[in-house]
Amino acid sequence: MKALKHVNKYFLKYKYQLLFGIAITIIARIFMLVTPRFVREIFKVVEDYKAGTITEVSVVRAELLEDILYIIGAAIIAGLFTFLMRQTIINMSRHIEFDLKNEIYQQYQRLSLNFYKKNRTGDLMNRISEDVSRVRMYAGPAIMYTINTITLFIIALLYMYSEAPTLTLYTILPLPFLSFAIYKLSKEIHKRSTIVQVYLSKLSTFTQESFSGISVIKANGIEVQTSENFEALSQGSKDKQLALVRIQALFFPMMVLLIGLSNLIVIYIGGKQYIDGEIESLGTIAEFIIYVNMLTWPVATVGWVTSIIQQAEASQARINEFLDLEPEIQNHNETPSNIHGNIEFKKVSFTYDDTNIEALKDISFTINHGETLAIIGKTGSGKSTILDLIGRLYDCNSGIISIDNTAIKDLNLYSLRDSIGYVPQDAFLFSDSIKNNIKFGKEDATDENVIQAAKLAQVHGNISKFAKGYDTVLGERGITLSGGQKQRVSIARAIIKDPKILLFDDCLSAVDTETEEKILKNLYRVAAGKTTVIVSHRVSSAKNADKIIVLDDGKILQQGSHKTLINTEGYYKTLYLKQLSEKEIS
Ligand SMILES: Nc1ncnc2c1ncn2[C@@H]1O[C@H](COP(=O)(O)OP(=O)(O)OP(=O)(O)O)[C@@H](O)[C@H]1O
Repeated sequence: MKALKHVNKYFLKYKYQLLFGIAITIIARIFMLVTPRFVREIFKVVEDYKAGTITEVSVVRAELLEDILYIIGAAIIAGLFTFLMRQTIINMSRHIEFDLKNEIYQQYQRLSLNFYKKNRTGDLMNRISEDVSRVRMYAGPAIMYTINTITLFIIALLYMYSEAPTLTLYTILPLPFLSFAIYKLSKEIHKRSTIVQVYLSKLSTFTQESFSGISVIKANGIEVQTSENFEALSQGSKDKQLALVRIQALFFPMMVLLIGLSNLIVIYIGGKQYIDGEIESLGTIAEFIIYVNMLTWPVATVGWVTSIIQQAEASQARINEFLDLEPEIQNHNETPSNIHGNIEFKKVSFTYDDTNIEALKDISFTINHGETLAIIGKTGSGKSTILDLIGRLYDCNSGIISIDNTAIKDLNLYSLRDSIGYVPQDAFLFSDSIKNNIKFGKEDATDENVIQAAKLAQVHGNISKFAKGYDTVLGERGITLSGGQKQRVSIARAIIKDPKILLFDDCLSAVDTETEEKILKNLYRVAAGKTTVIVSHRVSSAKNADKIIVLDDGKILQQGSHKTLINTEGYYKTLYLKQLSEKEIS
């Protein structure tokens, strides 16, 4: 129960609902448990009439009617309060589920990029959905059934003991066995249903992948093989489902068996005691039989509740594992920072801790406010890493990165990120309208701003051709943009933010050189007064920059302007000549 302590703060938050729930549970059980007493009274009246203690039929009738009315009244009140009990406690558990999900989501948002690399998306989703659902089962049904069982048991035992102490002991004898058996069964059911879940998620992953990759499957003519693989997985899933059904089918017969056993004991022992005169009326046996039936289900739930609590404990432990994490990238400055955009790297080195790859080695350069820096280099040379470090997606291991002469670690993290317009290598667009995708970085942008940004990114022409224009929905249910269109929408998203620093990570790779030239021309116009870093494989994207650095294996190989670099023997000149000849050929 150590991990589940985390949920206590929510019980405290909803304490009034919880206390009210407990109170009405007790009231509901008191009313439910008085009904067997009236049944006994009914038996007694009939016995008295037969024995001649009561002679008038009308008296019998009146007594019977009174008892029946009491039974109906008590049942109605018990039903009403049981309804209220569920409403209160299950409602509370839904609120707790909502709060816990939000708490986890907010924590996910706080955590740094490294966290997402170390954990699989499926795992993150499971903890916020499956695990939270299990914890809800503890905060709702488990709590409700526990209160229910405890009150029911105490009140019933008091009623029963005051009536026939020995019979009471015999009656409750099989109940612990019932509880233990249900506990074992629930554990097995849970084990098997977890396996079923694993198979179901395997099946859905397989199906989803084969639909997403349908063009690859068709192009390679492997439909039959894919179907066979699906069938094999499906067969496995069916077998596991059947194993689950087999064990689930045992649940109710076992309950019926144990209830029957308890009833037999009551009838046998009660009957003997009645014959021996230890019990005054047959009504007591009837009363006890009803108690047994009323107690069996709550006692059975003890086993079930134990297994729910165990599962919730394991789930909450998994959730706490993430909740207890501190983001690697911390904001050390609460006051907003005013950023102009003079960037300096001083002997910066950086190693990715998961792969141990030293992506940057002793990098030094400066970019003044309003200047453009182009970074050129082979794939894997560390270009994107430089951009990630400017945006503090990672902190460098050694050296200093400063903006406006302040180490970026000492700047307000949110001001820093707010002053950056970043276009990633793989443009990611949400399943939303094109307009909202562009406005993503600036919620209050007007339609004119959106169109202006799209024009600068050379994508307005494409968007206007869509029937719904800027309201065209992207993603699975909407249209799919080409790679180049996606990149340009992503550029528009960065431009609309009007940031102090613009970072373009090889974001023109999927557009033809003619469009690239137009976009670059616009970018230089937009970038006036802003600090811009352009990462590219093409000399055409870099040639107009104020400074160019050539990276190789995390180190700066060459540095200078286009003019200097094409007149110096080295990587840049070779690349320039190569790309020049390619252009001439095309
Ligand atoms: N998230 C990461 N985790 C671990 N290693 C990484 C990560 N990202 C990049 N690397 C490694 O760091 C090195 C530099 O990568 P980086 O992405 O900065 O290169 P790049 O020059 O931008 O490459 P490309 O031109 O292909 O985009 C590579 O060896 C790469 O494998």
